[in-house]
Amino acid sequence: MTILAIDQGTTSSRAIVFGTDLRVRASSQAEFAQGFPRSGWVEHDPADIWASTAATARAAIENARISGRDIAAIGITNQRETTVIWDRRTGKPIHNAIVWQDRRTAETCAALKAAGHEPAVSAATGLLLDPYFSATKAAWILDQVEGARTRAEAGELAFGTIDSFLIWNLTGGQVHVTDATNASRTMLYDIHQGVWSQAMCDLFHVPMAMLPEVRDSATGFGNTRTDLFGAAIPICGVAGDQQAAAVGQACFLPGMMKSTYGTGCFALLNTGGTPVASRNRLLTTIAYQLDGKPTYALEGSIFVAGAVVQWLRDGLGVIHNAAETGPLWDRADPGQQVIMVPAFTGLGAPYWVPEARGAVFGLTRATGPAEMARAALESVGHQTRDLWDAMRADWPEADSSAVLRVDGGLSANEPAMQFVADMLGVPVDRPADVETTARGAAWLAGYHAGLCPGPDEQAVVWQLDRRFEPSMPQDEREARHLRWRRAVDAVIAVA
Ligand SMILES: Nc1ncnc2c1ncn2[C@@H]1O[C@H](COP(=O)(O)OP(=O)(O)O)[C@@H](O)[C@H]1O
Ligand SMILES: O=P(O)(O)OC[C@H](O)CO
Repeated sequence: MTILAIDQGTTSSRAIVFGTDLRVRASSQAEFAQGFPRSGWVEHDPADIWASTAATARAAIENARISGRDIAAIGITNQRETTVIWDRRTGKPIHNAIVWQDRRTAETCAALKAAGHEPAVSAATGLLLDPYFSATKAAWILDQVEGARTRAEAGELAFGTIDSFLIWNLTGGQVHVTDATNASRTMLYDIHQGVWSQAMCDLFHVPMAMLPEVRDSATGFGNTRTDLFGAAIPICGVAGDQQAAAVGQACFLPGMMKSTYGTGCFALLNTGGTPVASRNRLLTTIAYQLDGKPTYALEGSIFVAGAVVQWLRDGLGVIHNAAETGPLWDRADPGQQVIMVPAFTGLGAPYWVPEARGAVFGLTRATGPAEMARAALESVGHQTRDLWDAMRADWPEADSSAVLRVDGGLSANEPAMQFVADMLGVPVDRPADVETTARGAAWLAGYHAGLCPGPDEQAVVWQLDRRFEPSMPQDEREARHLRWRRAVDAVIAVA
C-alpha cells in the first residue's frame, strides 16, 4: 500500500506518493499564478489551487504506476494563514484567497494594537497583531463583498485555511474541518483551551458560524469523492506546512528545532506539552496534536529567505538559476562585507515591522553580483541568528548542546548552511530526505491509518545527509552579527 501526500504551497502544488516506509515512490508538481492586484496585496485564485492540487495528485498516482485503490491514506499539508471564504451550497469562493504574505490589513492591525488589544490576542492565540494571520483577512472579505457578513452570520458561508478548502473539495462538500496546527494560525483559536475563541471572533468581527470543526493532526478527515481518484480514499493527516516539516524532521522531543528555507524561513522549536509565552516577539503555536494532546512550539517566521535568491534572478537578473549563488559566494570579495536586509514585505520575527522595506549597506565601486549574492545568502544566516537568540532567551532549555535541523530548497546551498552554523555557533544538520514537509504529512496519515510506527520509532529512521559545524571565531561571529543588527535598526528607522 502507499500514502499520498498533498503539499499545497505558496507558489506550487505538489503531490508525492510514499511507500509505507516513507520512501518517495513518485511525485508531481505544478506552479500556479500569483496575483498582485495592488502594492502589498497577494492573492491566489482558489480554482487554481484546487485544479493544480487535483491534477498533481492524479499525475503522482500515474507516475507511481498505481491506482487510487493502492492508496491507503492521504495526508495534506498546506501554506498556512491563507484565507478562503466559500458558499456552502455551491462550493464557490466569494473572493480570491488572500495569501499569508498580503499586507492589506496592516492598518486594521495597527489600530487594534494602538487600542491595546495585542496582549489579549497573544494570551489567547499565541500570535501577534500582524496582517500575516487569517482573522483580519477573513474580516476584510466579509466587509468588501456585498452581503457577505449577513450570509456568514446565517451560516451560509464557510471560512477555511487551504487545508479546509481542499478537504471540502476532496470530499465533495461533505466535510468542513481543519486541524489544530492550521487553526492555531488564524488568530481566532484559543491554543490553551483548544476551541475557537468567542472573544477573538468578536474582536475581529468573524462570525463563529463560518468556522470549521477543529480536529487532531492525525485522525479521520473524511473520504475523497470516488470519481476523483477511482476510490474513496480516507484523508488521515493534516498539518500546516511548517508544522509538517517539524514532524518530517522528527522534532518530537522538547528542545528539537528545525528551520525550513523555502520562499520564507520558518524555525520551530518544540517546547513539549506546555505553551511557552514569548517575551521576544516569537509566536507560540501548535506543532502537532495527537490523541487530543497538543504539542507546542515557539516559532520564528521570516518572510524572505529563498525569495531573495529569486529576486537576484528575476529582479536584478544577476543569476539565471538559484544554484549559481553557491559558486558566486566563493568568488565574492570577503573584505567587502556587504549587508543586505531583504525586508521586501516588511520584517517578520522578531521585529514585526510591516512597513519596513529592504536595503543594502556597504556598497563600493567594486561591489558586483558575487558580493550581492553573498550578502543575500548571508541575510538568511543573520535572520536565523535573530530567531535563535530570541528562542534561547524565551526558552533557556534550548542550550548550547542544541542542533538545528534544516530543509527546504535553499538548504541545498552549502555556503549558506555553513554560514547559518557560523552565525548560530551550533551544528546544522541537513537530512538525506529533503521532502520533509510532505513526509511529515505522509507520516501523520500513515500513523493514523496504522501503517507507520509511532513518534519514537519514527525519530530513529531520520537520516543525516551532512552536518555543518561552526568554524567562525566567536569574536568575528559577534562583530558581524552586530553590524547586521545595526543595519536592521537603520531599516526600521526609515520605515
Ligand atoms: N541551490 C540553491 N541556492 C539558493 N537558493 C536556492 C537553491 N535552490 C533553491 N533555492 C531557493 O529555494 C526556494 C525554493 O524552495 P522550496 O522549498 O521549493 O520553497 P517553497 O515551498 O516556499 O516554494 C526558492 O526561493 C529558491 O530561490
Ligand atoms: O508555502 P510555503 O512553503 O512558502 O510556506 C508558507 C508558510 O506556511 C506561511 O506561514
